[in-house]
Order: sequence, then C-alpha cells, then structure tokens
Amino acid sequence: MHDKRFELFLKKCTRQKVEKGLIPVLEHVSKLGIQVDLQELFQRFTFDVVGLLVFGVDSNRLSVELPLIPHEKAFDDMEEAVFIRCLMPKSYWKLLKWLQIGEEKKLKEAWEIFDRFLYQSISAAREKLISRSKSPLEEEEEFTVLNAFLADQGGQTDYTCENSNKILRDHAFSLVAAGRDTLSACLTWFFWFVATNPSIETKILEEIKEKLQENGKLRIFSTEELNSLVYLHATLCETLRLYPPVPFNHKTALEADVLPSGHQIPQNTKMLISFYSMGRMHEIWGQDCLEFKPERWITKQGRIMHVPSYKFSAFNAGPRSCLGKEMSFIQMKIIAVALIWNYRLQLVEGHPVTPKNSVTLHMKYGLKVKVTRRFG
Ligand code: HEM
Repeated sequence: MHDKRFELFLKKCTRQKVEKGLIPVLEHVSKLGIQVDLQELFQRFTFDVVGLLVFGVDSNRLSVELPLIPHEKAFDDMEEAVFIRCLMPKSYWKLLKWLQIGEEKKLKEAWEIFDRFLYQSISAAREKLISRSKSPLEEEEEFTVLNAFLADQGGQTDYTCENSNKILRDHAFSLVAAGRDTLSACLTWFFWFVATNPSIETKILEEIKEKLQENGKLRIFSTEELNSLVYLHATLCETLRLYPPVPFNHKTALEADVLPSGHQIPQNTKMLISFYSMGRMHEIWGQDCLEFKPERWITKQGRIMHVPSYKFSAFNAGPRSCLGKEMSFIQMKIIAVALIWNYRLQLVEGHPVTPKNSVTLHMKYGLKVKVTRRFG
C-alpha cells in the first residue's frame, strides 16, 4: 500500500471517479433540483474505487441511475450482525447461529451473496490479466492489489489455485471493509460540519483561492495541488477526532497484564476502547473538546501539528495502526475540494442527523442535501 505505483494508481482512480461518477450525479441532481443522500453517494464512490484498487474492476455503482446492488446490501447486513456480536455475550449470538435465526441467519445469507461477488470479481480480474500480454506490474495503472499479490507469488500464474483465491478473497474482504465505510463515514460528517458552519466553508474556499490555480470555473484539482491545503487537512482531522469512523476497538488479553494506569487486567479479559469518547475527553483535548475547531491542528507557523496516535486514535495506535491513513487523506481531499469548490450544499430542512449504532460511525438516516452549481 505504500508503493509509489499504488499511490499513483489510487490518485488516478479517485480523480476519474470524481470526474466520471460524482460530478455527473451532482450535475444531474442540481439540474433537477432534487435532494440526494450524500452518505449514499460516498458509499457508492468508495465501493467503486476500492473495487478498482483491489481487482481493477469498476462496479459503476456511482452513476446517475444509482443502481441497486445486492452485494452491497449484503455488506450492510453483515456489518449489523458483526455489531451485535461485539455487544452481546458470545453465548447469545452462538445460540442464534445454531438456531439459524435473527441477525445470524441474515449474516449467513449476506455472507453467501458477498462471497459470490468477491469470487466473481477475482475471476474477472484474473481473466483480464490472462488476456494481457504484458507482465502484471509493467505500468502503474495496473498496480491493483490482485496484480501485486500475483507478483508477490513470484509471477506464478496458477489461476485455478483454490488456496490462493481464498487468500485473495480474504484480503479483498478486509480491504473493502477497511476502505469503503471508513472514508464515506468521515466524508459525510465532514460535509455536515461544513454545511452547518458557514465560516469553515468560507475558510476552505479562501484557502483554495489563495493556494491553488483556480480560474473561477468548474474544475478538478490535481493531487499535488491539494497538499498545500492545511486548513482543509485540519478540518478533516477535527472531523475524525469528534466522529471517528471506527468508534471503538476491542482487544482481549492473552495473558494477565497491568495497564500503564495501574489497572490489573486478568487473562482473557475483553476490553473495549472507545475512540469516540477519547475524542471528547477534557483530559485529552482540553476544556473546548466539544467544540469543532480545525485551528487546534495548526501550528503558529501555519503547518499541521503532529499529534501522537495514542492521543489522536482515529486510525488506531501501535502495531495494528491503519495502513490506509495516507491514502485516506489523499482521497478525502480530492473529493472534498471537488465538491466544495464546484457546488453549494444545503442541508434539507428537518432532516434528522444522528449516529447509527454500528461498527462504523454512519449517519442513521444518511445526509440529505440539495446541490447547486457555483459556476454557470
Ligand atoms: C478515514 C478513513 C479510515 C479510518 C478512520 C481508518 C481507521 C482504522 C482503524 C481504527 C484501524 C484498526 C482496526 C482494528 O484494529 O480493529 C484500521 C486498520 C486498517 N485499515 Fe484503516 N481506516 C481508514 C481508511 C482505510 C483505507 C482507505 C484503507 C485501505 C483500503 C484502510 C486499510 C486498513 C487496514 C489494511 C487495516 C488493518 C491493519 C492491521 O491490522 O495491521 N483503512 N483502520
């Protein structure tokens, strides 16, 4: 994930999805004057991009028709069942599983649908590879996770190998899970903050005007240009602090231990760590911890302040930290600037905004907005 070719491929896929997916949908809804659920658009966006990155296959879920796709619904059902597993005693969900009822029945059905989708995508990507004469990683735009995986096997191309398909299926599942919902959740909360804080929107627009080569017309900025946007970066960090897409994590002690705080942890104790609560604690962030203040991330010299991951834990800390952190910021900036620069978003009056109980911090009812073009 830290390979330069992968980074180039990621930027290319994200920009293309903005140009060919997001902008056409926004143009469509703004022309018709209809409302749209931004959270749904972001989920479609990230689902398509993660498919491109992993398999090199575009599901085209983000298109004007907003097609219904069964495997995505299946993914949502799985997420709900996993949440129940995290909260309820093991005996409870084990019983549901044994009886094949409730969430566990849903989980089994959803898993079958999603598994089929993953294996089909793997086959499609393999066929695409076979039909090419080039070696897999000749060009950066072919640097999909699948290609990298095959190259890692020393160029071995045993395309029928069940074991390698299964490993790939597991990698693919982790990446879809890690990359789809986290990014879309963060972007949804970010746009809610921007829409409800006009001064923040103004500051982001001013920063774009000051630092980027804009021409007063609809345009998509290059990723290199976006690196200079300190205030935007700070606003994303502040969103992640208050609404971390992964709101909690749990760990089980393999052996008895003592925490730095002095707490005794007996063997096999399951501990929940709430990143959501940590982002809202006076002891960690000061008395103004509940205020949305991007400025807290900017140094006197106008740079982004380094905050250790044990304090800013949205991407986890330690050896199991998020591998997609850098790429998340790249993607979120591309999307955020394309939207803020080109469109005005207005929240639909009376639409309830509240978090959903889930392993990912989604909005329960999505984020309904009306979209108007800034440029004629
Ligand atoms: C705003 C976006 C994101 C946030 C807040 C986030 C947060 C996290 C967190 C909290 C973990 C630790 C989970 C755990 O241990 O239970 C994690 C792990 C991980 N993330 Fe992300 N993530 C984001 C985006 C992404 C993206 C886009 C990718 C790549 C497609 C990604 C790939 C991973 C991987 C592979 C791991 C597992 C690392 C390991 O266990 O060694 N993440 N992420």
